[in-house]
Amino acid sequence: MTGEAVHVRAALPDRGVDVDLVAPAGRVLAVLGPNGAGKSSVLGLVAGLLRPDPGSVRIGDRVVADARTWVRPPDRGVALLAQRPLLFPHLRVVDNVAFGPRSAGAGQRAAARVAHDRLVEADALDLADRRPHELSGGQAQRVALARALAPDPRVVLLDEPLASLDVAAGAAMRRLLRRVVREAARTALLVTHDLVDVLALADAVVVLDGGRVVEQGATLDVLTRPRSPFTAQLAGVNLVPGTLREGALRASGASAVVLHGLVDDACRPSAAAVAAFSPRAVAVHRDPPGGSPRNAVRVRVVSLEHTGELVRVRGRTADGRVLAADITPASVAADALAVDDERVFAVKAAEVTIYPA
Ligand SMILES: Nc1ncnc2c1ncn2[C@@H]1O[C@H](COP(=O)(O)OP(=O)(O)OP(=O)(O)O)[C@@H](O)[C@H]1O
Repeated sequence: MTGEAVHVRAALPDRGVDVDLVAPAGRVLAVLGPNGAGKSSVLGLVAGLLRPDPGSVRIGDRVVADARTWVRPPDRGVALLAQRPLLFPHLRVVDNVAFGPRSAGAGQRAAARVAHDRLVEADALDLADRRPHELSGGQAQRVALARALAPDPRVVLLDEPLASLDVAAGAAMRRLLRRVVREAARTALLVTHDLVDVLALADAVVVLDGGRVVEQGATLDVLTRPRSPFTAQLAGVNLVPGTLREGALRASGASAVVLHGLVDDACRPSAAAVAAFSPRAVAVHRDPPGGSPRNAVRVRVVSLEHTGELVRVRGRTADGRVLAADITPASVAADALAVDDERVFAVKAAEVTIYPA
């Protein structure tokens, strides 16, 4: 079945959740955000585990929940793939997969045919006669995927489906999801904390924080121009919110931080804006550097962490903002850099992008 758009415009007052979001038809929407942001609650609203109060949930043209309507979970055409594969332990793999179509009224032969096709799709046909306890974590998750897809759902909910898998099984599962969800144009909502999942699987992202939508858009747009601290951290960039004045960003808060950079045409004077720059663009100095147009921000070093070939230096500004610089181990050693040292983070204006908040 081709996917259908999902609209969730709903509040859950006892959870502090109030969201308005759309999963586009036939696309994968990554649902991101810190712990407690409301990601599982959104899946629960779509699955029919939670009732909007008030609000509505629509799948395609059909309202499945609002003040007057309540479509029961099994009648919504929504499948859930959870972090841990939920399989019936006493049934063989093939019967686990055939269970959904059978419950929906399919005859034995028709259900067996669907189970066969879905197992082929999920690279799991060789596991058909096993019982769940005879499967590895990755195999069980492939079977759970086949089972989730067996009733030909209109919407697939993926709740951290790779979180409990090891690296190799996770990579195989990610490839499989890419093929059977993304390339097959099924509508899916994917909760994940992993940037690789977002990049590999998601066409669009919605970022939640404190039960509210703080960002929503195409994956590339949101990750290259993050507006919330959470997304900036996920995308690995420094983000400084503030106001555009005289062609530069004045940071919000008590600090006197002013950042010069490449200002997007869409920015309006005196309007809220953000400045973003990569930790790799930041140099660490004892004193403000002169010369080329550089931004200089005084910080106190709060941590040093080895990340791949570089050392990530985190520095806190006077008003408590934490910025990151990635520098070579040699520079750390040459400077005898240590936690609690006072330094200047310098970044060339050409490395800073300023765009509307
Ligand atoms: N069963 C529940 N009853 C009441 N409140 C809940 C329940 N589950 C979660 N909450 C609250 O609802 C809010 C949203 O939680 P939710 O589980 O949707 O967040 P999440 O983004 O999925 O978090 P995580 O990444 O930790 O799974 C939080 O304030 C949480 O404490």
